Amino acid sequence: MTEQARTEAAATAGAVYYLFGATGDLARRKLFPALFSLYKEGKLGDDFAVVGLARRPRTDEQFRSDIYESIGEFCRYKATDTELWNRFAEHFVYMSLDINNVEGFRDLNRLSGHLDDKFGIAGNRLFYLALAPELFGPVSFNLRDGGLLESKGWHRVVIEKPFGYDLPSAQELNDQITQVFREEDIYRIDHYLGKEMVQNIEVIRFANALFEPLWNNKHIANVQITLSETVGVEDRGGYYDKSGALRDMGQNHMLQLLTMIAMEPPSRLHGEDIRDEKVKVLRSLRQYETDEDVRAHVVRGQYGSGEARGKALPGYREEDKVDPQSATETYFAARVLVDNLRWAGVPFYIRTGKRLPVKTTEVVVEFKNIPNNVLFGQRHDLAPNLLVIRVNPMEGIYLKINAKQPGSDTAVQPVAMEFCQSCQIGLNTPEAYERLIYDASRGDATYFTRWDEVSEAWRFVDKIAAAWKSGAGDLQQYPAGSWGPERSHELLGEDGFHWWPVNGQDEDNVIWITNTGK
Ligand SMILES: NC(=O)C1=CN([C@@H]2O[C@H](COP(=O)(O)OP(=O)(O)OC[C@H]3O[C@@H](n4cnc5c(N)ncnc54)[C@H](OP(=O)(O)O)[C@@H]3O)[C@@H](O)[C@H]2O)C=CC1
Ligand SMILES: O=C1O[C@H](COP(=O)(O)O)[C@@H](O)[C@H](O)[C@H]1O
Repeated sequence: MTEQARTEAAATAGAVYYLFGATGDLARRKLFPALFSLYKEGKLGDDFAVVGLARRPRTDEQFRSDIYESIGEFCRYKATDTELWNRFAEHFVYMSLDINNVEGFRDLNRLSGHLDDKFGIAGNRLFYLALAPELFGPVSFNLRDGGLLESKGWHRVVIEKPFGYDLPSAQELNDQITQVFREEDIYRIDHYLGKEMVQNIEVIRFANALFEPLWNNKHIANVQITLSETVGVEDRGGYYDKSGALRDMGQNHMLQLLTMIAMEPPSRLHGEDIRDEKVKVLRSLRQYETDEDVRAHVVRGQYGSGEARGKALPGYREEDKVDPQSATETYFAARVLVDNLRWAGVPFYIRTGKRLPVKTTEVVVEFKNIPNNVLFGQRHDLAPNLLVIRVNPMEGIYLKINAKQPGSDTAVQPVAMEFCQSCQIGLNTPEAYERLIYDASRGDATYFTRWDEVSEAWRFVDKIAAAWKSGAGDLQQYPAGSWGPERSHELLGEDGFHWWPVNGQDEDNVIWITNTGK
């Protein structure tokens, strides 16, 4: 273990981690691999235990074997070092438990005491709820009634999304959870906030004299946020058909990204100060109150059959567990307006969809052209400057500027200066879940969403959902493998803009100065 890791492990006071939903998909694909990576990097120390909890029977050995397989399939590190794996695995035990049965929680409490003694844990408890939302309330009550909150030490709960279906259901959920846990002990996950480049937005904005003074409506023409996915609904049709893109991605990841771009500088880089600034952005969002507003500013679509990379793809209504008449949107785009002094007049265009041509998360900040440019006038080869933040799958930023075309007297040449972070350090950056579990274990809630943020986001989204329900805004079909409904292009066209190509594609005339070797 390195000296730095040792110091970090000390800050992470050891705890018992209770993994509710331990036989589920999220645990297998994200949580076990995250715990292994943290352990391998020395960030968990050795004073911890993990109890896997679900109804299905499993022996400790079977549970550890599930974890081993999950690491083999999904972890950025492999468990090839047998000695390391054995040391890691001995921290894991499994207990079959039905969340609705308080007796099981009393047994769990007794087991916890043994684990404290065995691993030298001082009564700290981290409850991770990888469960369907309707179980969040019952599990909280039974944790309390089963005595699990009586140990000395801290008690934190990490809650998966979705946090409700709309504001009233989220409020009800929150009322239940806060009967048991204090707000400062509730860690609501939005895994986009754990992504390396999302956390980098603060640094790019506030640590660069080049950007900080320009970050306002005097210099920025518009901001574009794209979260595109190539996958369809896969095996989550049952959940997704009730949710749709607006609730699944819009209420949380997209609005959170927007707040990171739009917030005022916090007075300190402390969690509460940052969250205070983020919630002010959400409060400043122009609310789309009427059907006309929604029609004018929001687009919804659903994929029909299509083709990608030579493969025929089914339409959404043909997917497993999806209603063949479904009116659920798999795509949405919106013009979002932030009504404050900094952003008045600057549209934020956001779009997300399933079965789009590429998987990417990208933020494009388009700067205004220099007004009344006496030297260059209104030349069509003067492209606006762009700052592009690439969140995933590649991580990095690039800045597009204009320069003289080499060898020409008059021609102007766009040049993209790129820092590809993932090329520099390899694709082995920590996964979002690693960071977030680590932060929760250290008591740092900066990159988790506070209740006021969640409720404000629902307030904005609910109005759009209500208008759609009453029939406002056509549900436009788009072929799988395309960039979504035509109307999403018109949305920007109405303001004199267009979506910039993602991943720097289709820009043959640009000179790239990059560490990718492009
Ligand atoms: N999977 C993903 O990629 C993502 C998931 N999420 C969220 O994470 C949560 C979990 O998702 P996911 O893992 O996919 O869901 P799964 O359906 O795969 O797993 C659900 C888990 O809950 C357990 N469970 C269900 N009922 C009970 C009960 N009464 N008592 C005890 N355990 C119970 C199941 O175990 P058993 O049947 O053995 O009891 C299983 O382990 C959800 O809120 C989801 O929205 C969020 C983002 C991404
Ligand atoms: O929360 C969710 O996010 C995933 C996309 O996450 P990413 O990290 O792979 O970009 C999305 O597929 C899923 O529908 C949604 O629930």
